[in-house]
Amino acid sequence: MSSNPAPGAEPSSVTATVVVRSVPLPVEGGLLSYLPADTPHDELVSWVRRGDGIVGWGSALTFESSGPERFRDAEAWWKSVAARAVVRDEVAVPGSGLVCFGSFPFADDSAESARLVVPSTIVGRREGQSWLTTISLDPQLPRLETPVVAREPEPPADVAFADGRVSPADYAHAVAEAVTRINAGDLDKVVLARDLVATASGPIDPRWLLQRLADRYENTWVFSVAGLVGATPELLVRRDQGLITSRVLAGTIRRTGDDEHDLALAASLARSSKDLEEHEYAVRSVADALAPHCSSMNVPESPFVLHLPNVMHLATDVAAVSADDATSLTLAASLHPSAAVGGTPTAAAIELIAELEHMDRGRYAGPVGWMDARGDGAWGIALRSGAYAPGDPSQITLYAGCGIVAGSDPESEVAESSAKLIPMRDALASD
Ligand SMILES: C=C(O[C@@H]1C=C(C(=O)O)C=C[C@H]1O)C(=O)O
Repeated sequence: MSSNPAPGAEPSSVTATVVVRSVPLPVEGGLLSYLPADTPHDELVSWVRRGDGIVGWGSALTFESSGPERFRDAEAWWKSVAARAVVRDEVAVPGSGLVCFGSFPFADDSAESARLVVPSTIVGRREGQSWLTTISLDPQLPRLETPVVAREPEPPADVAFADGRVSPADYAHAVAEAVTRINAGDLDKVVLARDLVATASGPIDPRWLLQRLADRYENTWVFSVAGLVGATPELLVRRDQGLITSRVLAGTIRRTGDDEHDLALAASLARSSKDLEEHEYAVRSVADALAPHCSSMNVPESPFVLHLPNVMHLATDVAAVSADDATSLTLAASLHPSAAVGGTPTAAAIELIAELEHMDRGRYAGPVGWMDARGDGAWGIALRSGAYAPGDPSQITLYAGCGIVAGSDPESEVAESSAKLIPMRDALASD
């Protein structure tokens, strides 16, 4: 276990007092258009869906933790920051006031750290109400500098794609081996992933990626935290004033671009016993993990089909009433890794991922999102995403994975993983 202030962070940051001020702000245009140009790529944060959400920049405080206790350490740090904060919040909605953004590695033994960031400026919007939050370590209430719409981002130049640590052929082999293990009765489901490296001839502006993802994938949460950027359709958990919700996805079919054919495919997905079985594992893992924290829970009996431009998923929205003071991060930690990104049973799946995947997933497939001082917040699963190479804004590694069950076919899973790479591949394009 380790738990350190981020390199470059004030050593005193664990005990620092932050001064926070939120005021109403008329926001014109999209939240993402306020992200300033020329800010280091890993200092822009975002959690945006259909125009609502929060974006931020600068860093008032940061925190890193790693190992099996990464969630607990992050939570303890955040509670100590929140307990000392001086907050003047004239807006008082979820997302105003003191907020941190976070992103956590998938695996307990990842070489990467969990990252919590408290930006120095946040612009937010929720159901027609918009605001500005300023956060500083200065004991004076921060001066309010009205943010302005920034210069438009330039597209990335000359992007080339290369196999990552797991090539499509390696991936097909790993899937075949996983099916053998499942048929031998070792486990029911395992999610295997592969990677693809995108390199441009100059820095890739995350604002370009975020804007394109938001324009095209309205059914997703468009995120950016410490150099991890993506548009996830899967909400691990949201806690919002006592209400807990989760959107579980598992079971996927590629879209063809022909609407009529896609509708027929959607109907076949909703009847596919392989996909329904895979989905059921994922829903059960979420419902079981949330149950101890909830007084009542609604789990629909059958999934709906979520339409995205590249794929369609079987989806279930779980809703529950919170019965204790577990924060959204505690809930996210208890749900991670759900069967949507790990497998069933969890321990056997995690072991098989380590054996067959041969890569550190980093923060791909880990929780990503935000939390306020009361513990309300939203955490997605970092899918349909890419991670900037440390210290190199011209390179991003993209990831995609698929749930493997007894009926899985290696070539179809390679194709499905390619379809899941499309949002980030397209976001990196210049046209
Ligand atoms: C693992 C990913 O997606 C997950 C796997 C799915 C599946 O196998 O059907 C569907 C949605 C996600 O829960 C990914 O996009 O990388």
